[in-house]
This record gives sequence, C-alpha cells and structure tokens, in this order.
Amino acid sequence: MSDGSIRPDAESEAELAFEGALRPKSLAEFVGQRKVRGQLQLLLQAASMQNRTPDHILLAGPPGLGKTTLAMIVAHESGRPLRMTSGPAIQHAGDLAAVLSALVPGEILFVDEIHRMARSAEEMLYLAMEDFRIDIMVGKGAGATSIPLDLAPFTLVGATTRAGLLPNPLRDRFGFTAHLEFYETAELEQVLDRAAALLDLEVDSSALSMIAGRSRGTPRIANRLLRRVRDYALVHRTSAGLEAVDAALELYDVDGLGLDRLDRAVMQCILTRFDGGPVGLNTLAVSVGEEAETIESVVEPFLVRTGLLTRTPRGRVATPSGWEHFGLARREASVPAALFGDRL
Ligand SMILES: Nc1ncnc2c1ncn2[C@@H]1O[C@H](COP(=O)(O)OP(=O)(O)OP(=O)(O)O)[C@@H](O)[C@H]1O
Repeated sequence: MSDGSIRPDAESEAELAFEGALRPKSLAEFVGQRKVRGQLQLLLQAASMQNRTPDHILLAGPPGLGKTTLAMIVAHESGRPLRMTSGPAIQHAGDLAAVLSALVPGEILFVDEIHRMARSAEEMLYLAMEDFRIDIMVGKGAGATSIPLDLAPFTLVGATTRAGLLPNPLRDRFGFTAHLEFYETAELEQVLDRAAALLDLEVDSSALSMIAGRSRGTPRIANRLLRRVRDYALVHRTSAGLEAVDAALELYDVDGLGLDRLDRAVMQCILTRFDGGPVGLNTLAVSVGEEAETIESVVEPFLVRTGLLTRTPRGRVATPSGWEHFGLARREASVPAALFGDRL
C-alpha cells in the first residue's frame, strides 16, 4: 500500500533487515502458538530419532504471524540447510524443476505463498513430495518424451495465507498443517519486550501493553509500531511512554482496536453503503478499491476475530459491535443480498 499505513506488506529495505534481526531462532524463543510449537517439536524430534528428513509441513495463516520465522526455525532446529523461494517465482514447471534438482540431501525447501505457484508446477510437486522424483518433459506434441529424474530427499515447508486455494492433492501431501492464530495481547507484549531490548529502547510496561493491544494480533505489526513510537520519542525528545504511543499511533491512523485505514474503509463501506450488509466479497473489494484477496486474507480475519464482522452464507455482515465501534446507529438491512454471482 502506498498510503503509509502500517500493513504487513508495506516493507522498506531497512525495516526488512531489522525484521530479520528480530526473528527468534528457536522454538523456545518463539512466543505464543503453543499448540503448533508442540506439534512441530514432536515432528522434528521423531524425524531426528529416526535419522530421516522431517515430513512436509504446511504453515497457514494471515501475514506477519511467523510463518517464515517458523520455516527458519525448522531448518535451524533440525540442523539442515534452508533454501527459500516463493509461489510467484515459480511460474512454470521448469522453474520448479531447477529448484528441486539443485537441492542437497535433507535440505528444507521453503515456498512462501505456495498457493500462487503455477498449476503445472503444482502437479510436478505432487510426485516430488511423494517419491522424491520428477518427470521432465522433453520436446512437444507426438515426439515429446518424459525423462525421470531422482531428487535428493527434502522437506517442503509451504506457507500460505489462503490454505483453501490449495488443491486437495497438494494439501494432502503435507504430513502436518499448522494453522497460525492471531496473538493475544500478553503474547505480543513479550514480543515487544524482546524487540525493545534489541532496539536498546526504554519503554514503560503500560506503553508496551498499549502498543500490543493495537497491533492487530500480529507480531510484525507490533514490531513496526514500536519502531514508529521510537521515532516519535526521538524526534519529539520525549520518553517512549503512553503519550508518545498515543500520538504516534494516531499519526499512523491506527485506532483504539488496532484497526488501520483499510480495516476502517471496509467497515465503513459495509455500514454506510450497504446498511450493515450482507455484501459479497467482490462488491466490497470494488467499493474500497482493493484486491479481493487482500480483503479476504488480511482484513477480514482480523475484523471477524475482533467481533466487528461476521461471514454469513449471504455475505459479510456488520455485528452490533461493528456499528457501535464506528459510533453509528444500527439500521435494518435494506440492500438486497450480495450481488448475483459475487463470491461470498
Ligand atoms: N512468535 C513470534 N515471536 C517473536 N517474534 C515473532 C513471532 N512471530 C513473528 N515474529 C516476528 O514478526 C515478524 C514477521 O514474521 P514472519 O515474517 O515470520 O511472518 P510471516 O507469517 O511469514 O509473514 P508473511 O505471510 O507476510 O510472509 C518477524 O520479524 C518476526 O521476528
């Protein structure tokens, strides 16, 4: 996004470098996601006891919750090398063949945004995941032949914000799927405490709680808000206390619940243009000028989690808390159900 709001996809190089430095290196350092940590621990330990590559792992959840970090931890904890690529970089089966054939035995292959990989590559991946083998097609038409190529055993760690978009045969080939949840405020306080120490920043605990409570349940956003508070304190020669947090977050359009500009645009559209809904996804996306995928995978999960929005078979509907948060009186729905043919 280009409006300066604090979104997981608004990256700058310096911020990315800093984000890298903040990544926990082990499962023990990784805050929250207790269940997933336990499941991963077991899977890695069993593989290590049998001296084999761990099963393929799918990490699913909204951006910024720690999927890349967990992939790095899997490599670190199992003492294996890590190779990283992403779905958008694999637009042909040949792109994937090049990556797979270069793997060394036991390597961890991390594919971010795996749901964006080309369909032809997905099909190649089925065989690679199951039998550590691919068939490379040579030539075209009647003269085409396929040459089998054995691969080194590897562990695929796929990350996706849209697990529902993965075809079943691909999803079924992962030995374990981790569903990452938004973090509780207390967990984000721990993330922030660690980041403040790494930034050498003195922040009082009430200020940390305030940042944590307004971070959309997302560590990446918590870390980023902390840096904006640090900037504010630096420029205004003040301490990083409650006042600095309040002023910095207001400057960056983050409200009391942590909603940012796009969250509010979506809610206001549903409330004022569609009388609270129901409204279909595509209609909503066009109305706020944003990609349907961003609304579905980034905005909605948080609005549903905070109880401002519900998804019904007829479309998205604002809840009474949604009306209340925006200081609006609830009206009876007068708009027909989501437009015909729209995605609900
Ligand atoms: N559980 C955690 N404990 C501490 N820090 C975390 C945790 N999860 C994520 N972070 C921090 O949040 C930042 C974002 O995490 P990460 O890049 O792993 O998210 P992601 O889910 O892969 O996001 P995307 O889907 O956008 O790729 C990292 O800097 C990392 O340090």
